[in-house]
Amino acid sequence: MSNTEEQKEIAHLRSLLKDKEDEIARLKLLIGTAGLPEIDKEDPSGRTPTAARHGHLTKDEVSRYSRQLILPQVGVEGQKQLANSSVLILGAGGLGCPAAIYLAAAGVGHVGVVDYDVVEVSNLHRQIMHREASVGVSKAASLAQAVRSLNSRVRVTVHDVQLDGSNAMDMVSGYDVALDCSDNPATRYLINDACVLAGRPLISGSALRWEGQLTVYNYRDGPCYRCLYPTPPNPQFVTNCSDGGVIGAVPGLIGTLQAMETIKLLLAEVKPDTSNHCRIGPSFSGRLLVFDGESAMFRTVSLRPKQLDCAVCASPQTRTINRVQDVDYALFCGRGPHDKDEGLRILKGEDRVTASEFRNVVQQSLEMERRPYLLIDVRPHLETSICSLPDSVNVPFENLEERVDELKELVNRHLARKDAGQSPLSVYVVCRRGNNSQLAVERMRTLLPADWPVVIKDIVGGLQAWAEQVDPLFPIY
Ligand SMILES: Nc1ncnc2c1ncn2[C@@H]1O[C@H](COP(=O)(O)OP(=O)(O)OP(=O)(O)O)[C@@H](O)[C@H]1O
Ligand SMILES: [Zn+2]
Repeated sequence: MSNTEEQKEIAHLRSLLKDKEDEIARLKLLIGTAGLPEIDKEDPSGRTPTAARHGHLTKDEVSRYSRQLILPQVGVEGQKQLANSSVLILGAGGLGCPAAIYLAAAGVGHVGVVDYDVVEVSNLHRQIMHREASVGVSKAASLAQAVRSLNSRVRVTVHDVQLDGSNAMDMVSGYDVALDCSDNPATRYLINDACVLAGRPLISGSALRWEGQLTVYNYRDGPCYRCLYPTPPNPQFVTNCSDGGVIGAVPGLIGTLQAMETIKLLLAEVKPDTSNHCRIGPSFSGRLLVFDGESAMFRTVSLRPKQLDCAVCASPQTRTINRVQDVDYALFCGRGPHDKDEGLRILKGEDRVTASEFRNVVQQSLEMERRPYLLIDVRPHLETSICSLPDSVNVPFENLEERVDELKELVNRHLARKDAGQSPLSVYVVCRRGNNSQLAVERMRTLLPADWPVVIKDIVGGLQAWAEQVDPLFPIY
């Protein structure tokens, strides 16, 4: 190495050393006048005698959290606050996965995960802490495992149960703050009421299709979920990811923001340090963040304030809900306490065939080499390109009225066919899970002339039942 090169190298090393000294000086300032605790190499816990006496952070903690520790809004007090905090995550799905993992990574001391369900293959595109090997395993246990493997310092409690009126108060009271990462109105009302009655803030997220929402309920004087929605939505208009679809990154983003709001909320509890003006707190109490991934637009909407006549957060003298155990949340919302309810039951038994019965119909027609029936698939056109039964004709449920002439023509053609068999003509209606097919049967009965020799039935459980009962190779989506 030439002399000039050597001098350049020395100058570079000096500047690196200076950077390190500056960083140490900054950390010392943050940690306080006591400075960085000396590390006692004999102490296997890594906690120094000084740290043990003064409750400072261990060497490992300083290293692990260093990148957030040097933020003025966090510092040692903030980090200790996170370590002393507990967070309940309701739902280990698309929102719960990123929320839990960022909170654990940030050093929240205790994370509770509630979910009654097991991991399914269709969860993996967005519920990113579950693995292929976890299919069939409890979602709460699978997420807990991911949290532990990221940060073994975090205490994780698995609640492999359905949150309901009998356990909600105990569960919520056991934590400082709750995150609603669930997906159905009954659970949203339940966790809201439990949080209000237990005096806990609730960080609420939702995601569907390309859109996500985030808000904070019951924080200080802010409104609760019931203040905004005193009556539940009509169950007919409630859609979940399974029916409506979702882009995985949307819950990824909203769940991450839920973690961020939680961290800010927890840091807000750190005693004000007069020398440090970096106060922090949640941004979305009384405000709603709406994200539209399709247009990449973020909007913030101001929400109505806390309502004096709210059924749950009004004063104890005026509120009508005093115990969650007394409320039938499923009944209140007009459907079951989770989104995996049994389907609609509109048609009578004689107006329906099971998937296995329909298989026999198909079988007979193959043996007879003629098809004495008509099969109408009422799913949206896009879904029929994923999978469909042979010989089905697609007339989407939404278009039945406007395509009535086409429908009549179709039925007429079948009635006129030589191979149509004995009158009346059997028309079978199929959809994805057997809900819209029932509605479609009712609608078609009014659309087709009453004197036509036609018997219209639907297939119970739709194509999902076909896949389960008849053809295991038929895709389920
Ligand atoms: N009352 C409840 N108690 C416990 N877990 C709940 C409750 N309500 C909803 N959940 C859970 O919340 C999670 C919501 O996540 P998400 O909507 O991403 O998943 P999913 O319901 O499995 O999705 P999909 O609709 O695609 O089947 C689910 O894992 C669900 O089991
Ligand atoms: Zn309220």
